Amino acid sequence: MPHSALSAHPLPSPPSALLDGASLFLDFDGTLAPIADTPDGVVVDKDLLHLLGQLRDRLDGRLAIVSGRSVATLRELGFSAFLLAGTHGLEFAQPDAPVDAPPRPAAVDAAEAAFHAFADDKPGLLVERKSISVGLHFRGAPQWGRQAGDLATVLAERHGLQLQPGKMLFELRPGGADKGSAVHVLMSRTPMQGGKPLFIGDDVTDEEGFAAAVALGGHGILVGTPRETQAGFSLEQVAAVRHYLAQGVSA
Ligand SMILES: O=P(O)(O)OC[C@H]1O[C@H](O[C@H]2O[C@H](CO)[C@@H](O)[C@H](O)[C@H]2O)[C@H](O)[C@@H](O)[C@@H]1O
Repeated sequence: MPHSALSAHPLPSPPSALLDGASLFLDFDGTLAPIADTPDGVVVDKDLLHLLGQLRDRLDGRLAIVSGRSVATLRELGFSAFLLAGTHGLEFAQPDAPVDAPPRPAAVDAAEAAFHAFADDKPGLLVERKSISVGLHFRGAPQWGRQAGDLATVLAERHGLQLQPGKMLFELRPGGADKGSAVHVLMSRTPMQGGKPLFIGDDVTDEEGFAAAVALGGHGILVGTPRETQAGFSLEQVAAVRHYLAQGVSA
């Protein structure tokens, strides 16, 4: 069975047996929902929530959403009843419980102001204000991508923030955590403790999650086209993820 080798080659499909006894970590954008033109363009349908609820119950609660989105946004999207790790591992929340998160640093507000100064006269660019971070999206104006990256790099250095690249996106956030540390934290607590970690994600920010799952004896599943990855398995797209997860419910 493939393990932790860094691979850029096509990977095998994951056997449904990986879901048996798993502690399941699920990325959101690009994994559970297809990428949309804007952050607000993503809708979570009832079928997805139903599927995840069934799977969580079957796994005795061992299912967590681990996203770059804030916990507040994940809840607005409909995930209030789930264990959540938001902002790339900086925030945690048990279902319907208060959020455990660091305060929003003034440096993020300064970076946000600089993003606006750059973006506001450039149609298609979008500044996403998040609970403790800020994103500059260039999906609607890819011609500005390089300059957006240069600006984000300068601001990260100037304000002591972590630059988090994403899909047509540069985010600035406090450092000190990532999706890998989130996996380690959650695996040391109920309800995730005791299962075999399985991390499913599509983005570069999910690589730390794959690596942590593998380090703890589990597996990673990359969603999308092959790239250099810590994952040992892949699924083609969101629909394939849902089909795979449904096998875990009906098994
Ligand atoms: O860790 P994730 O759950 O994958 O979240 C990563 C970022 O996802 C969102 O941005 C991405 O999805 C948008 C909607 O499909 C898309 O328009 C954008 O181009 C993508 O980068 C979200 O807006 C960010 O806050 C998340 O950090």
